[in-house]
Amino acid sequence: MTTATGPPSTMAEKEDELTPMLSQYLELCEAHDEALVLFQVGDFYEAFCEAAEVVARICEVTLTQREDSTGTYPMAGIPIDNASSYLERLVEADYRVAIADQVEDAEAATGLVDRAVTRVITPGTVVEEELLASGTTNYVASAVESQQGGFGIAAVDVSTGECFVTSVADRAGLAEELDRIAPSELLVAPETPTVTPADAATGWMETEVDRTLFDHEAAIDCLSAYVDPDGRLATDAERRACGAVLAYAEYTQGDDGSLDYVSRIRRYEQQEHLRLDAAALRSLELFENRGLGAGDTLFDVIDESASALGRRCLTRWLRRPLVERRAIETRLDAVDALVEASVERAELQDGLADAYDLERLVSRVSRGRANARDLRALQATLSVVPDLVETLDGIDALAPYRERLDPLQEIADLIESAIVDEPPTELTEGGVIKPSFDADLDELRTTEREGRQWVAELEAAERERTGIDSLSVGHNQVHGYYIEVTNPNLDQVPDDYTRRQTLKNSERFYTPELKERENEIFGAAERADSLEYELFCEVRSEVAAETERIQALATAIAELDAVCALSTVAAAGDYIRPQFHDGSVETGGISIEGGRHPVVETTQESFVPNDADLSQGEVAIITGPNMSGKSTYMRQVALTCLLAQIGSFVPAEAAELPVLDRIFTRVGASDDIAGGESTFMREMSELTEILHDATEESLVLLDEVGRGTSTADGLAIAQATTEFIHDELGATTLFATHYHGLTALADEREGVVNRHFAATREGDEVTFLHRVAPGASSASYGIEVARMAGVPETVVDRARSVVESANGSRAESGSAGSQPTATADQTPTDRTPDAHSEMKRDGSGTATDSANEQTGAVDNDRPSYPEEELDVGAEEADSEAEAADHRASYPDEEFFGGAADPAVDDPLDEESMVRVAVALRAADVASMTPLEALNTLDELRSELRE
Ligand SMILES: Nc1ncnc2c1ncn2[C@@H]1O[C@H](COP(=O)(O)OP(=O)(O)OP(=O)(O)O)[C@@H](O)[C@H]1O
Repeated sequence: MTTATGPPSTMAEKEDELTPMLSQYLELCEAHDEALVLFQVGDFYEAFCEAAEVVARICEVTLTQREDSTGTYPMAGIPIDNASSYLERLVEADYRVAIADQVEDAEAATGLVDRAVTRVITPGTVVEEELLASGTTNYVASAVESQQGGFGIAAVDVSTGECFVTSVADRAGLAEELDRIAPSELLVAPETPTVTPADAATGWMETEVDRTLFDHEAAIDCLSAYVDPDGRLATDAERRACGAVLAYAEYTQGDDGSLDYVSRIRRYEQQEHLRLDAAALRSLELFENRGLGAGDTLFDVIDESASALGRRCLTRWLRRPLVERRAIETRLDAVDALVEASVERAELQDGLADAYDLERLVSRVSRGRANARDLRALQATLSVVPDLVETLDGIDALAPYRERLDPLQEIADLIESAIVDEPPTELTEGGVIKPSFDADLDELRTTEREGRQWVAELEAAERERTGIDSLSVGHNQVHGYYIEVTNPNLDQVPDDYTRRQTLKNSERFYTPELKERENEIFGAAERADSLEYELFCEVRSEVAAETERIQALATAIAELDAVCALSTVAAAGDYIRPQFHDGSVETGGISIEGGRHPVVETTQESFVPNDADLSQGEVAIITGPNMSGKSTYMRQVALTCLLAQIGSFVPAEAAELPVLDRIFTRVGASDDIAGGESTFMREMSELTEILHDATEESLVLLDEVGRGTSTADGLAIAQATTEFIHDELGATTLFATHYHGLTALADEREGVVNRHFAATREGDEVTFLHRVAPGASSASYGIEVARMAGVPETVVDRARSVVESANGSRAESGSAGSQPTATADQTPTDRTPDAHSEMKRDGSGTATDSANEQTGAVDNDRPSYPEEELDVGAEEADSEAEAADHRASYPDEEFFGGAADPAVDDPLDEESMVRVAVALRAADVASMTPLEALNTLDELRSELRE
């Protein structure tokens, strides 16, 4: 198979015949066989053969040919000046790109120019500013299974030098942690675990690496350049994972040595933060909102940061809320103080807006990749620090931030004195270092300047000396300085003129003095340029020596910006400071007055605030019509807790909260965007995690759990889950459901309460009040919602008549809903087993089937029925013929409604009837949703009509 990576087979076959350049290309491809090699030829990066085809296709550049004595090879190139946009496309298409640069001056080279791979660009190790979104994190991660069980995980952000490790107990923990880290790239070798990202769309690219990267010895070797490998990293698996990511990061940077700016490796335990699994990250829409009406996320709402540093810090805080009460209160104190000090906050944000991304800047400085503009950006950032310090003076709660704002004065002064205000991007062509920074440089520049001055005055002097008025002095790249005399005046040329160049109408000369001056000028300029480069590198190294201090300052600025952002959100959004309980389980309920959903309230014209009052360990069963606000309410409770634990104010009138250890969410199948495996399977496996791991300090949100399977099974699972959470786990839980049968648990168990969302109906119009109230609801308004969603009127009408006939049957049977109801509507919860027998008493076997399909689909009380009554299929017609008989003996309109339909007069076609009967018998009614049941019904009816 031919691939775009590795040595191209057509070249490999004639290895010995290739031209020197192509054989160099082939060698580099062999050495970097996992990457697509881009090979510098002058101003272009070229790819050949299969790689050329890929580059042409993905970068949309022309595929050309290179011809030489050994053959013709496809070739495609991208301009170096403008490479980043093309590189971005290649990396996005999951290619690792090895950049083979010319590493010697092409003009100075004798023969073939030397080339070497200077970096490998991969999604998780990109450092090029143009390829990275501002203020984001970008990790490459790896995981290693430990011999004692469990896994060690490590990740590094090569663009900032952030590096951390942790350990998890099992595969679920591994998946959770990786989802939370959200790396762009995961390193895998045959022995390392592979994990499927919870969300393929935002998941990571897997990169297969050599297993030796994970060897114990190799890892220790690599790590010892960074830390004492026996010290901070607790387990061998952590060491191996960390060694692997760092070695990989070094390799991609083309550096031989370590990445000096990875100055610390942070180690944490999962429980040091409020744990959010992938399902919670996703369904609480913290960073991604790709559901229906996708739009804002919680991050969008709180991201009022002024700088990229602040933005990245907020991202980290939101991914890892705190669990230590004191730390939370310290942040809240800072936010609180800045909410009050609005003038100072505005001043701070003005200053912070001038801060560049110090984390990325310092990593470039340390790698020796920073240019003069980067140093100026660093200086500009340092120059705002004194102002920030001054503004913070007097705000006591901000003292810890102020103390960490190290102005790094000597670094700021150094850059200010050394680098010109607006330097060029090129470092080797002069114009970078300020005058009077270095005496030698000044002398060289003086010589150069005086020389040029002498030349500038030469023209006038020579005109006077020779009497040739048209004499001129000029310069060109090839011949240097010259004195030009037009042909008619050649006889006046003095003897000391030496001919340099003959043109059509003139001759060019030089004099010994001019030659001498020229050498002086160019010698001085050349030496000055290279001295400038040397001086620049010295300055850069001096700055690099302070990497850790700059990183510490970056963290302080980032956190200051983040608390400013949270205060701005609090002040603008009318948030309040949450209070925390003392932490004991007994007092640890959730009490929110007038709470709002931080995201939905920004998109809704008028948002109805709601209270939440849950004792610790209480389970609230939330019922209510579709679209009434159940999910929004549950999420707003979770988001309020989560915001509080990042140290933010919360959207409410008052909030007294516990410090949660974990938030679990499980959203029923069809609310979920997950692809791939069966959604019900996924629902159940996530449920398993909750049931294993939730504690008394956890908050659990269950949204229509169980609805991915048949009603009977679904309700049974929902009920058993609720009982288990309540009886065994004691986790505070909100459970939104359409299984009205579940509401009966409130009567059986203390600590299970019913809440509902009501709606009012006038004719066909349903108005949602979006207000939570005690007790259970009984109305689903499913049909009204179906109509609002555009389900065809025929289906809606038929659905309504089916419900009505079911309700009529119930009324006849004398049964009534036993649950407290919030609205007057007849509802599926009111159905009793009698409804089923009533239907049968209607006299039609087939009609019974039909009605029961409806009952089965919407009836939420079924598990409490005697077994035989649930098993409606048992009484279905036994054979196709029998089914046909049953069907034939009933008037069409009674069965399907629509008496005015002309089709009803047509005789029924026997074959269709048999097909319908067979289809009916095969239909898995119990697992259908109401809508699917209606659609099936509609299809069967069409079958008979055709
Ligand atoms: N408190 C509120 N104030 C104003 N509008 C709200 C409120 N709560 C929800 N809404 C609006 O109602 C819509 C439906 O809410 P939500 O999805 O929470 O309903 P639901 O009861 O969970 O529905 P379903 O049972 O169909 O999943 C939301 O998209 C939002 O626009």
